[in-house]
Amino acid sequence: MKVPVMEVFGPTIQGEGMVIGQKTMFVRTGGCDYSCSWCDSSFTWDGTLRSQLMNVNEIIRKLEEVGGERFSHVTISGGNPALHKGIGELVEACHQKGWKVAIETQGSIWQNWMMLVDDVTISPKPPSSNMETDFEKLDYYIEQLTGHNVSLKVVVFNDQDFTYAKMIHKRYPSVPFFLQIGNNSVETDDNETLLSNLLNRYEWLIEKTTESVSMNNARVLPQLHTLLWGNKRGV
Ligand SMILES: C[S@@+](CC[C@H](N)C(=O)[O-])C[C@H]1O[C@@H](n2cnc3c(N)ncnc32)[C@H](O)[C@@H]1O
Ligand SMILES: Nc1nc2[nH]cc(C(=O)O)c2c(=O)[nH]1
Ligand code: SF4
Ligand SMILES: [Mg+2]
Repeated sequence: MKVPVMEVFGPTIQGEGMVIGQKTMFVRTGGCDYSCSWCDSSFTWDGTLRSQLMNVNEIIRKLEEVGGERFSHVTISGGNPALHKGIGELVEACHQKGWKVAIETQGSIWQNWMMLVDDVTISPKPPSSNMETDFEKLDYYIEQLTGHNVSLKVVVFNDQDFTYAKMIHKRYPSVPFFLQIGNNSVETDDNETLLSNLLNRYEWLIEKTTESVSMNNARVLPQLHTLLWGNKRGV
């Protein structure tokens, strides 16, 4: 089964969430059922770039061509990789190679292959994205993945987003919970200004978290790759 692939890159480090710092390859799929106002990967769904339809063998070959033998972990992101049935075969093929697999999704579309994934990051979207969370779908996701290595990661831009994040954490108290600072300048190539803005926002989010009793068990992270390399693609 073919999958639309936008880019294959790495090895780099996972810059976000539950396995931050992990050396990994990335496979970025095309297409998303959302259109978040601040999406840092909007080229996956806004029609500006084309994806390439690839079968699993072609994706595995591409991973080996780009990453050589310098990796044992693959992160599948997008767009929403959960749009694609064929990812199941890809996860199995990675496992046959001895590689671990992580997935990044917003939790809006369920696929049974999700159960095979080693690290599942679900990132429901706060009000600033202009997207609406379907809690029936999200409840189902969390229920299915109970006992698996799953985490929740909410991107926060403002106070309203923080309130949303509290609500998510409260609804699923047993799921490891990450707060991530939002990057509101996804177009800029002025890395110095971006870095100082992001660090200020990180400090703001840390303060919000330390002041909040309901966030006693949360972890607060920046996008490490954005601090290091700004809005550069393929890192
Ligand atoms: C590009 S998305 C792709 C996977 C999936 N569609 C999702 O949203 O979870 C990967 C991660 O980047 C986060 N992200 C997207 N734009 C961002 C921004 N401007 N600032 C911070 N995080 C962002 C998303 O919330 C998600 O956790
Ligand atoms: N280094 C690095 N870490 C990431 N974590 C999540 C990413 C994504 O775009 O899904 C991403 C990415 O694009 N690069
Ligand atoms: S769900 Fe993810 S890929 Fe889709 S628009 Fe939102 S941040 Fe971008
Ligand atoms: Mg990204």
